[in-house]
Amino acid sequence: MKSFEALFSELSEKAAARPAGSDTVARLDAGVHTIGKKIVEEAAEVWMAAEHESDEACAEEISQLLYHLQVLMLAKGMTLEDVYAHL
Ligand SMILES: N=c1c2ncn([C@@H]3O[C@H](COP(=O)(O)OP(=O)(O)OP(=O)(O)O)[C@@H](O)[C@H]3O)c2ncn1[C@@H]1O[C@H](COP(=O)(O)O)[C@@H](O)[C@H]1O
Repeated sequence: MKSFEALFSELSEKAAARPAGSDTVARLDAGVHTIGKKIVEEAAEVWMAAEHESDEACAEEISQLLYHLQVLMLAKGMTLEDVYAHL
């Protein structure tokens, strides 16, 4: 189990260190357009899971959406505070 902040810290380290085999690095290299398409896809999967699947399945889809949103934040050079300022 990871908090939103802990995941962002981990992904930030991945973005800096660029370890081989990192899915995050590959997604960052793919660029904002590709990341954006994935966010749309994952958001739809959250919606479908919320209407038609278990709470557990929905929670997993939400986690994946949060991950891809964090990848976009990193691709844009955003910090947690940049987003928290608007909550
Ligand atoms: N939380 C996640 C996470 N959620 C989703 N994903 C990615 O999103 C994919 C799931 O999306 P889909 O269900 O759409 O599966 P898919 O369509 O086959 O995936 P695509 O290749 O098409 O995007 C997974 O296969 C992962 O590639 C994640 N990848 C990584 N993390 C976390 O990020 C950390 C760093 O990961 P790496 O950068 O790969 O080391 C990990 O320790 C995890 O905690």
